[in-house]
Amino acid sequence: MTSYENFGIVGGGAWGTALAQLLAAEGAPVRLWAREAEVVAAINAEHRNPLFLPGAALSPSLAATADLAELGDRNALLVVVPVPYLRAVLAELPASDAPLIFCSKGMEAESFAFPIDIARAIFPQRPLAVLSGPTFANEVAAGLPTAITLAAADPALAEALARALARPHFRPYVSTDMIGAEIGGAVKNILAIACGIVDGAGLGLNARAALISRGFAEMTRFGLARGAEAETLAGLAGLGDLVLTCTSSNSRNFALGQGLGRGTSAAALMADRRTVAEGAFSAPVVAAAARAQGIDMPITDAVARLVAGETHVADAVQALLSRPLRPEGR
Ligand SMILES: NC(=O)c1ccc[n+]([C@@H]2O[C@H](COP(=O)([O-])OP(=O)(O)OC[C@H]3O[C@@H](n4cnc5c(N)ncnc54)[C@H](O)[C@@H]3O)[C@@H](O)[C@H]2O)c1
Ligand SMILES: O=P(O)(O)OC[C@H](O)CO
Repeated sequence: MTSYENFGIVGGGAWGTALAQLLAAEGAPVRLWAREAEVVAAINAEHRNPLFLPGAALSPSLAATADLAELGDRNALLVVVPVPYLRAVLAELPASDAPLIFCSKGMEAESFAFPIDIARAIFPQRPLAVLSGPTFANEVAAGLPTAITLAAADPALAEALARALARPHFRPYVSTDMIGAEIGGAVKNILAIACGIVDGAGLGLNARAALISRGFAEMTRFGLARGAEAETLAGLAGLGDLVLTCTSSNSRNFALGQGLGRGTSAAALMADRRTVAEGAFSAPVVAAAARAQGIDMPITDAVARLVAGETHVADAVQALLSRPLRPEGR
């Protein structure tokens, strides 16, 4: 069975850097591609990434490069590029048959594609996997205990990759349900914005619990309609990540929602930011995909409209509360 030791990381944001540090912490050589020259320079010279993961001390065995071609000799690649930019970066990857493990959480505009769909279109033969779960980058970089879903259609690949990525404090659970893992991550980002809005607007903890619960119902409806397994959605990549990001302002999506809830416009909150809140990109995409399939996702729809500046918090809440009463199971 193949063993994967020689990882490359595509993307030098907070999560790419944290995963690189996870693998390099004991001195293993790890190579990371970053788009920003200042990130490459700071990782190589100071063993830090002040732009995206300030405060984390990185291993000297982690080397950064600005040249994607330098990842051509890696025997597995963790791809950690926000979904809106993913297709363009994948098109520049050097030729290789190394597995691609997708760690981004979102859905592409217009194509309605998840990372795995984008990759299949570009690399029909390459082995693919998804890594997703409740994982704040700063905690993983600090070596705090974390569990995550690692999904690949081929169970042998999932197990080999899980063995290669596991550390005493980092525990991957294997699955064959890639679409379930992708949908969990994409939809929880949107629901984290909703919970941030509830917090910022001072609507209380009952409202937050209702949103988590009814949001999970939306995630499940959308997921099951697209072939996800209920077990995955109720696991780390779905409910687990939903609970994490709906209850902490350490989540960029939750923090964006808090700003909206306090009355700041989405445009002002998004202006000049270097970090991503993927839910802001994904909300209109998931809302449109759900509408096209006739799937009811009122919370997702409300977040999409709030992010687009098409409605106000009070009106969105009123609209949600005045929906017809219905059985809980629907
Ligand atoms: N931060 C976390 O704790 C965490 C955890 C799990 C998953 N994720 C997911 O990982 C993905 C990456 O998030 P992050 O937190 O590492 O990012 P980040 O917010 O820390 O950094 C932004 C990233 O976007 C990249 N970027 C910006 N413009 C770009 C462009 N035009 N082309 C290519 N890349 C561009 C930057 O280079 C940088 O890597 C997202 O999908 C996110 O949802 C994040
Ligand atoms: O900061 P957020 O909201 O992008 O969340 C980060 C991770 O997805 C948490 O699992």
